[in-house]
Amino acid sequence: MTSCHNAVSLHEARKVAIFGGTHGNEMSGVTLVNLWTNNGAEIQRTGLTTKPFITNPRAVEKCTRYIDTDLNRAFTSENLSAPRSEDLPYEVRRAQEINQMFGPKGSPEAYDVIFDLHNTTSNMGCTLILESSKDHFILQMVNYIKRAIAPASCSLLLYEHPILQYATSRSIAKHPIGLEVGPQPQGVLRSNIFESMRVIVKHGLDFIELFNGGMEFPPCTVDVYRVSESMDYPRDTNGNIIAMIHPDLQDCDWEPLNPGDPMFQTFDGRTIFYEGSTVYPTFINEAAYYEKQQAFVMTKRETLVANGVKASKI
Ligand SMILES: CC(=O)N[C@@H](CC(=O)O)C(=O)O
Ligand SMILES: [Zn+2]
Repeated sequence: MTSCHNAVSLHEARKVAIFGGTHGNEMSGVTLVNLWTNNGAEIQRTGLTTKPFITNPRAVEKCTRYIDTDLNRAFTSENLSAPRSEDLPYEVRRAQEINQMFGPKGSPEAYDVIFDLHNTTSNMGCTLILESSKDHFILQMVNYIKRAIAPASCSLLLYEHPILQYATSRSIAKHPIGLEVGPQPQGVLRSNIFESMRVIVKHGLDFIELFNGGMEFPPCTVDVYRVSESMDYPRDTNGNIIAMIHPDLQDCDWEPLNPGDPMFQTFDGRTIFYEGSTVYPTFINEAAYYEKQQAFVMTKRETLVANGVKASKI
């Protein structure tokens, strides 16, 4: 990486993958990847190869999130370096295979960009998930996408946290990016959600094409929601859930939750109020997170500065 005028020179992004079915019951990504596998014209761009790929075919076949363990938590260095064995959980073996094909994670041979397509049951709208506040290529890409889809909007979720961050499928790429679009029930396709996801991927690919073609992207700022904490459901002493998301909070992803605001409603009708400083909850009442003891994720707003970028020709 060398600095020149206003823009940092970065390597061209020639190897691109689009992952669907990392969770087998999130139907927009599964359907788009299958569509693009049959006919890739829509995702072809000059100067790059884009590979659509179903990451968890057994989970897709069963229309379930996973078979043995969550694939989107499986790309840890421990798992990826474990001796190959039939005794390992299916998703750990699959993570090793995917790492061979699109990584190895952290190596120069790794894919440049991986778009990982997800759906949520939460009312998050279009969300782009970033893994690093220092990935200026991705910051520029999300800035480009936001401008391209206006007046439609899309939120930026920065999942950069020492404890809460997890080892995603896309994390094997040099520049990982998650797309999370909702609300859509598990196992269901909704045309509006499908179309928004499709449009975002297309703009993401356009950005890479322009970047590789030599366009310089000037410095900019991007407003993100940074993950700060996870909130569990209220439970009894046996660990059973005793309350639901309060109706005033349900579907209010990205809206401020202030001290004293209603947060949960117990089965006997009591309201539990939020205490603490203002946060912006998201993934509110996500179906897949009951098993993770997570009622919603708390975020804080932050403005990031993105360096100008351009492709280096060497
Ligand atoms: C609902 C869902 O699956 N969300 C994704 C978010 C991500 O891709 O980071 C996950 O928990 O893996
Ligand atoms: Zn998912």
